Amino acid sequence: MTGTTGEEPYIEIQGVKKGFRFGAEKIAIFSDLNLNIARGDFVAVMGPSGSGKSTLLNMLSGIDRPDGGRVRIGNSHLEQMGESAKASWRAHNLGIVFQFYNLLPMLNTAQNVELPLLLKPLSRKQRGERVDTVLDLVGLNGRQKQYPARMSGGQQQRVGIARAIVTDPGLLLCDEPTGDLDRKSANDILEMLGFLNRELNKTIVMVTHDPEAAGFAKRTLHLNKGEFVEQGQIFKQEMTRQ
Ligand SMILES: Nc1ncnc2c1ncn2[C@@H]1O[C@H](COP(=O)(O)OP(=O)(O)OP(=O)(O)O)[C@@H](O)[C@H]1O
Repeated sequence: MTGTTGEEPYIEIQGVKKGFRFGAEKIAIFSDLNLNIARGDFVAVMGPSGSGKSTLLNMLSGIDRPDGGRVRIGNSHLEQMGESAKASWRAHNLGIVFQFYNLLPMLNTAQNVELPLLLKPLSRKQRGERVDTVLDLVGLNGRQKQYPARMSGGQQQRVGIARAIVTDPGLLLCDEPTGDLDRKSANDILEMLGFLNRELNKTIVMVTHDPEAAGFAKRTLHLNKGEFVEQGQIFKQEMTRQ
């Protein structure tokens, strides 16, 4: 199993099976997927198109249910939970950062970031304070009233990150968070994810096609043919072949 030793892992994927049906045909993506991730880790997941990276993120967010096996995050067994329990779990534990930011164009920066807080029993003043705190954290203090259309891609992704962390979740899932950005803006965003990991102990799972982006993570996993291989492991395999 690809994983960590010592204390119980924060995320445990065990014996996961997942396939999709195309008419009469069933395509297996994973037949026995196993992975452990420690709390506070920053993991990059790479792999060819169609290898199942988005399917993995969807199972970690509880959007996709495995056909078999276990997906445990903290004390929550996602494969056993109903939809409303998963929605509540997501609202408390998870932030998602998307490739194309997924900001609502008719809302300004502060309103976009405030959205996840509307599910919480907080006063308007408390929500405003939290929004200001996270906007400060991502370097967008003073931009509260600006609309997404008037911001650069890098700034929009900062808003996306602020929205992902405003509920103070333990886990951040990032789906190609720099896929739409130039190198400089991408590196700024990756530095920020590194900061959230190091200083706020956020566990981060980031799907990326970009080896330079993966270089910001503590650990890189390659997903291929339904299995994970650790970056160091690939290096060892190449050395053995030479
Ligand atoms: N909802 C779905 N219904 C049917 N097939 C699906 C569904 N979601 C994913 N698939 C199939 O599962 C496989 C894995 O898809 P997935 O999107 O997870 O790959 P990926 O590694 O994220 O690819 P990419 O790098 O291109 O985004 C693909 O063959 C895809 O067509």
